[in-house]
Amino acid sequence: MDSYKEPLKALARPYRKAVLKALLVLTMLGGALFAMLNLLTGSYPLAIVELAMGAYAILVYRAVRNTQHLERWIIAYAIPFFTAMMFAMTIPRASATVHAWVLLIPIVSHLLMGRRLGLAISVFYMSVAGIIFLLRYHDEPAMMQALPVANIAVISLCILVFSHVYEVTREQSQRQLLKIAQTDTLTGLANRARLSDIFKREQQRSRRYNTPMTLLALDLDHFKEVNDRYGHDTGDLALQHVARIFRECLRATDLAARLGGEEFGILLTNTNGQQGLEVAEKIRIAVASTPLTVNNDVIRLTLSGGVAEFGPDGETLRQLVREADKRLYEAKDRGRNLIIPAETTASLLEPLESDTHRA
Ligand SMILES: Nc1nc2c(ncn2[C@@H]2O[C@H](COP(=O)(O)OP(=O)(O)OP(=O)(O)O)[C@@H](O)[C@H]2O)c(=O)[nH]1
Repeated sequence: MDSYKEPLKALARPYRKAVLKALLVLTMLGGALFAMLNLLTGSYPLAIVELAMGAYAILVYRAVRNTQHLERWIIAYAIPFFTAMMFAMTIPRASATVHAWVLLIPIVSHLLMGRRLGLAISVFYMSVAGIIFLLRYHDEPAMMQALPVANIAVISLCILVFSHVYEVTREQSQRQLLKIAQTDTLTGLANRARLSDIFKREQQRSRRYNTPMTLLALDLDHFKEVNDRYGHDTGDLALQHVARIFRECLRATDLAARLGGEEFGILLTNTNGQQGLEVAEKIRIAVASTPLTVNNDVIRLTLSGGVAEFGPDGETLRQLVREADKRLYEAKDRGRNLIIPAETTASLLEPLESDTHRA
């Protein structure tokens, strides 16, 4: 589970909103100015389009202040904005300098829509602008001289490439920073922040498709003794050792996180309480049967855990962690090296077994 798509989107939102707001204010001011100039020169269709874009900018400005759908509003504004630009270029009375606005397209598109959509929208509208330019000026030798045309084309291409490279590297460095911020440095597992992000996404999926999901809370037993007896560095190695075991026991769609100290949370998607118990048991047995060897010392580790099931045990991460923790503490009370299942599973198991699972 290494997708950072949603958190990256969330991180980009404030600056995209700021860029959109700046563009909207400039459209209001520019729209009023150009509409006045075009009214004075008798370019009524263009003046009407500019006034309409100005009015639409006011409406969008009000809408985006508290919107949950910024990306939709960006598209809803950018497409008419660029289309109005193309329309201005087709008007015979419009000055040739109106084509200079094309240079704005790659910058605005990339800042507002990111590298993929930004590039696609830029290439589309810049190509349309190029075709309009050729159709309009192909029989005007003064406009068709090789050098000025090459100048315009190369400048446009440079701005497109710079905007794209900037956006690609910005996204890469943001992804890297996000990864650092959401990874536990000692074990390389996810941290609480990452678990919380992934949980939000999976919570929606589980609700929409009615699929099960399970959270395991696992905690090493008597870990203080490991630290006291072998030293803190060896304690660290032990944490890395169990993190490796988690990775070996889990599927790519599961997420193991270090919640702090020697406690871990594991999110199992598409997994019900019964299956969650089986995974927890697999981990418990693997940890108990794979001792860590450090400088000829063979260190035997065990862990205890609790299982909580999305739905019966709650629908938020906080509720699931609380329920799984309760069962984890029960496992500690009952002697450790033990997993306490979710209640739904426990009631199913009762007729079969008199006690919870222990090797
Ligand atoms: N080496 C190392 N130790 C840590 C780290 N974080 C927490 N600990 C230690 O983990 C130990 C946790 O001790 P306790 O909370 O008493 O738990 P325990 O000894 O495992 O006992 P039970 O959980 O009841 O089985 C403490 O000694 C902490 O110092 C870490 O990052 N590295």
